[in-house]
Amino acid sequence: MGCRPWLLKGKRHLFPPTESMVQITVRLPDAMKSGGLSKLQSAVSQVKQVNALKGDAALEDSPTIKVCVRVRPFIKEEVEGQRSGGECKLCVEMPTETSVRMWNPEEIEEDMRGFEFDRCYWSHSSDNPLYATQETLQKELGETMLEHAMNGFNNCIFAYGQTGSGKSYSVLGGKGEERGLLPRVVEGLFDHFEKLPEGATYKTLVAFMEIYNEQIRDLLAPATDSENKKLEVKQHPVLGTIVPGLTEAAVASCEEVLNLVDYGTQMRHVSAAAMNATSSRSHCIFTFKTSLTEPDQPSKVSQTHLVDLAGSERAGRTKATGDRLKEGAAINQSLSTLARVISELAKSSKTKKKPNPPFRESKLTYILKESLCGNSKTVMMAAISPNFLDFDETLSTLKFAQSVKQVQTKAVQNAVNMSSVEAQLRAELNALKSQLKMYEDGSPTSSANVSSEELVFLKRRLEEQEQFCAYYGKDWDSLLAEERERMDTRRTSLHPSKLGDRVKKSPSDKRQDHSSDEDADMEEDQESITCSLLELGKPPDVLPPGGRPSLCAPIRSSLAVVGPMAQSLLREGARPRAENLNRRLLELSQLAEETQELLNRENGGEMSIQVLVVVDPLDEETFEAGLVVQAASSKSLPSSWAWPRNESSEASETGERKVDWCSATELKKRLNWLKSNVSNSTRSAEETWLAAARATSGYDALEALQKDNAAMVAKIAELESRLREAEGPRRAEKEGPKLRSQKARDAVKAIAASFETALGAIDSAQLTLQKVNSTSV
Ligand SMILES: Nc1ncnc2c1ncn2[C@@H]1O[C@H](COP(=O)(O)OP(=O)(O)OP(=O)(O)O)[C@@H](O)[C@H]1O
Repeated sequence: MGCRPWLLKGKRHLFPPTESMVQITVRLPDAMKSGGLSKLQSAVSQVKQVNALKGDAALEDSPTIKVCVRVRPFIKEEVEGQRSGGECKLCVEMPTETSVRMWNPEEIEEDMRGFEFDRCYWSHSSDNPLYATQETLQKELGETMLEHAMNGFNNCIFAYGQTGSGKSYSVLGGKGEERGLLPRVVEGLFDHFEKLPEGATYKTLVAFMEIYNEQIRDLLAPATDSENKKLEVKQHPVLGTIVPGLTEAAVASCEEVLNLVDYGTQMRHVSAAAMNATSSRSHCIFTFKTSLTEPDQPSKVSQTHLVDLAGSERAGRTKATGDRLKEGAAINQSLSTLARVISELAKSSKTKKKPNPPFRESKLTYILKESLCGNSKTVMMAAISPNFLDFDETLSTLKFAQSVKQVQTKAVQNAVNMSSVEAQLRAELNALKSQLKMYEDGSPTSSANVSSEELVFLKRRLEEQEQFCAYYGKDWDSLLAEERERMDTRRTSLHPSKLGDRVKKSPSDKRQDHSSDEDADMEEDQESITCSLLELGKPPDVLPPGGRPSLCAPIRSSLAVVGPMAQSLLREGARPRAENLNRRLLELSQLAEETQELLNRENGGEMSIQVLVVVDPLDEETFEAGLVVQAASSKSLPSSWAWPRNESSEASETGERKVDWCSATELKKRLNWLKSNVSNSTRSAEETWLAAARATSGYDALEALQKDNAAMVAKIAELESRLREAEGPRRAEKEGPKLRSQKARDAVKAIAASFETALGAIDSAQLTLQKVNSTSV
């Protein structure tokens, strides 16, 4: 829980002033008389510390937010056409490491626009000598951030840019060499710790949160808790900006942090399926706090935020409706608050007037307040697309980045005496207690009209403060031990298939692995916990077409098909299948979401697609075969997921439960068709869905083939009868099959040509049909 108190806003009062070198004159005899040789030594050491810190501070570079720009390569979606209709034209270049130029290849007179930034990373093509890899970013940005953190400076890096521009790639990245700044910085942090001089100690806490629809979600809370926790940003008199209740995990190794990062990232994906959030729809903030104590020195403490912001594209382009529109509005609101905050700060740095930025208008800016204008060394990473179709977004990202360049921060070294922080927290607690007592006693000195809301508020503050004090009072080892226990709870609260490869067993797990029976029981227990979180619905009372007794669950309410019946799947042999199924379910739910969004784009949410899952636990072969999609024109789909009786049932006639079933493969085909056809459609969502079904099931092709065939048959019949007419009298006259008249010969040729055309048409129709049937995504 809570916030470790060493994350202070660089409070100078916690440390001697650094304005001038400190000199202490001690008259030796007096000092000796009071037995104070050690006092003298400690005073000298303090002077050294202060002077050393002053030296560090003097070395500090420019106080503005550093702005970097990174351009990514063309991506598969662009090259293959899903994102840009197959059009890829470069519209940016980086002639130097600090400049970027862009032009619009569509304009007749290409107008070159130039910008200067602190650093421009060319990651578009590796043949350029300025090519920047993930390693380049780590060396330049990551290492600098680590140096700052080790010296007690707060850091922040936030990645800004339109959806798909490469923010997450830069911050989180992929696997191996593609891993991004976050994992590399964490690795570097523990490398630094290993090199600390003897006697030095370090402590690290990490937090991971996302802001989705203006709600803060704790990504490190066990999966079961995270939805219920309502987190708020608050200003604390001692601790600065805090999010009470946010998990701050005590960690002692790089592996532990990376496990938490994996867990948090998985939580983000889980939420993606459950709440329609995808990575681009939420802001994600990873924070680590370090405290470094060398013998006889105050602790150097720091806080580092790595922020992957939600995509900044305009609503018009996304054509979002329904939930997506709401998400978009929340993103836009927080990003536009960010823009207003930046603009206000930039203005004030020019005019030197006191700024009044609207930090509190969004959770994002409130949390990042200190990073944007206070005690922090901050870097903005503007991610841009190289493609001309994104020209407008890129231009607006670069313009925004330019305004950020003017914003100043005031980073100071955080060197604190931990016991004095603890004392301050206690003092704050006591002040709150006596205030509450006064209110409750109705003391005449207290305000006579304290409202009940104020009392509730005060009690809550008191409670939080007590938690801070208790947390702070704990020794480091017990915090670490608690955290390891919590990791176990996390592991069991999330289905195994959601845990990344990196989420390895904790040392305590490894120990368990070596013992036998008892541990097997424990493993069994863990699995049943997993199962109990993933409840299944009732088996359907009517079987699916051609189906067997099955399990069936709506994917939206539960991401996995396991439950009392499916527990057997989780044992030994079937377990990989269960995991595989879960992975497929997640994919499927994303497909369903995307399809629903496309269908409803012009129809205000009239169509709802739900995924029901059918699994036959008794038959391994059909285990993965029964994924079905339910599409309904009414939002009032049955909340119980009883199998629909049949399509012409009375419910369907009343229009309340019009359902259409299709397999996962069919859904993929329909989605593909919708992607290229839906925007031209003036049909209702239901008609569009049916059109997609016809087009992708081969129905249209078959119908066309049948029509062609019928036309050919008619044509052939007509020609045959004309031939018979022309040939009849001559045959009779001359005997033999030879056709003498020109007319007859022409007629026969025409028939032969018609047959060829007919056969060609049949071949091509058959090919089309085959193609349609074999299309898979
Ligand atoms: N420097 C790069 N090198 C190679 N691939 C990249 C690079 N930057 C981005 N990509 C690829 O571009 C795609 C989009 O990147 P990414 O997901 O990071 O975008 P994003 O801005 O975070 O999008 P969103 O806002 O939707 O989360 C991904 O496939 C990613 O792997």
